[in-house]
Amino acid sequence: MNAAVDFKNVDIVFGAAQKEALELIDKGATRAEILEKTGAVLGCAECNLTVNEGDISVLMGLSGSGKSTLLRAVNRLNVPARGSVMVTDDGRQVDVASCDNATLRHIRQTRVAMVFQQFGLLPWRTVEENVGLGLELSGVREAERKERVRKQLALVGLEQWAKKYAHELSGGMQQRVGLARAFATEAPILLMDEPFSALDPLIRTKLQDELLQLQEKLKKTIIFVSHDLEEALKIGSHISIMEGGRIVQTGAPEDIVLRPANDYVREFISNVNPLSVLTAWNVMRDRRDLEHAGEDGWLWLDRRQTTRFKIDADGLVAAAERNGQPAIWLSCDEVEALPPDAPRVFWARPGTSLKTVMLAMHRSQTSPVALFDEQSRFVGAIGIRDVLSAVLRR
Ligand SMILES: Nc1ncnc2c1ncn2[C@@H]1O[C@H](COP(=O)(O)OP(=O)(O)OP(=O)(O)O)[C@@H](O)[C@H]1O
Repeated sequence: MNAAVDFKNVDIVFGAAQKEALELIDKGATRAEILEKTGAVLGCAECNLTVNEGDISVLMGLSGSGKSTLLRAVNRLNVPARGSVMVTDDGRQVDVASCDNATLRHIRQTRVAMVFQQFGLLPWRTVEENVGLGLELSGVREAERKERVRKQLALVGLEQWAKKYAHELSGGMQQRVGLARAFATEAPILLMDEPFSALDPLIRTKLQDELLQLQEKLKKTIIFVSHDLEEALKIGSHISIMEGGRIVQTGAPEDIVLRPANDYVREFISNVNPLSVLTAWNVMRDRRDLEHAGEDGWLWLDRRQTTRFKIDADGLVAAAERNGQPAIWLSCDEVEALPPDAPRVFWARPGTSLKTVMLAMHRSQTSPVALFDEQSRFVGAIGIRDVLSAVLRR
């Protein structure tokens, strides 16, 4: 995987006493201590984060935790006091923190586009003129500009609104214009600073869905700031949790939910429904950890020893038993398919949602659920206790 943006030991300090503040950062001082001793405000400290191409990397944390400060270092709207922010530009790495102005201009015009919370549309320009603004500033000719603007407006479903002014559009539509404007630059890296937080919840959910759909097609690298963990878990391929200017944990959504690094993160996830992120893979017991049930490749799927599978040499299931009776095994997706009295054991794929697994357990009198890989080989099992541990986080 190639890194699109690589933050290396980034410190950002607001105020004159940079040197003193950096010395205090090295001693592990908090923002409050640095402010008290130097009068400088710690924006962010010791931030390390690699954002791979095609990732949606979410910076998450309470207000003032330093999310926007770090984000804005990618196009040097904030200048790091120390450290580097490497941005990949046609295969070569540029340190935005220290590059010359011509290189910075090139990066801003062709590599990195930004979408703001308050849309940032110019009221005296029409929708199409707003979308074309970045192109105009970088000297793209009118004919090409028009074509690119038309294409991007179509992508966000706003072709009919090209000649309207911002105030004639709803908040959600204005933010779509903001997205189209960023897309129109064709920059591969998008910085999004709480782009949906000014919108009401329904529109917000809709735009999150639209962004994910667009991302399927466009495969940008997105760094997204949010203070909403539900939003972060939904759209992030990785999430970095920030506290007091420092990144305290980076991980995939399920890592954050299953293995919070400290109490601050635990507090954040305490109100999150784990069913919205966890999959069968996250909660299963590996087949190597299952107990043998006699000879001939039989394995118990559950600790209570109600259900066992006979696994053949290729890793495929050859026979199944439930409570001593021969059973059939079928996919969780077919949970409605048979009358409830047939003895059966359900199986799931690694990416099957935990909710689907639970439904299958419920339908089969809490029988364990097996996990099969794409070649239908048996890889592990999920018992009721695994589900409870994950949901209760114990
Ligand atoms: N231009 C600036 N000058 C001085 N201090 C600043 C500046 N920008 C940010 N700060 C300070 O840096 C700290 C981090 O702010 P930042 O905006 O990055 O937080 P945030 O996590 O994005 O918060 P929010 O969700 O409220 O936007 C805050 O204490 C803020 O007051």
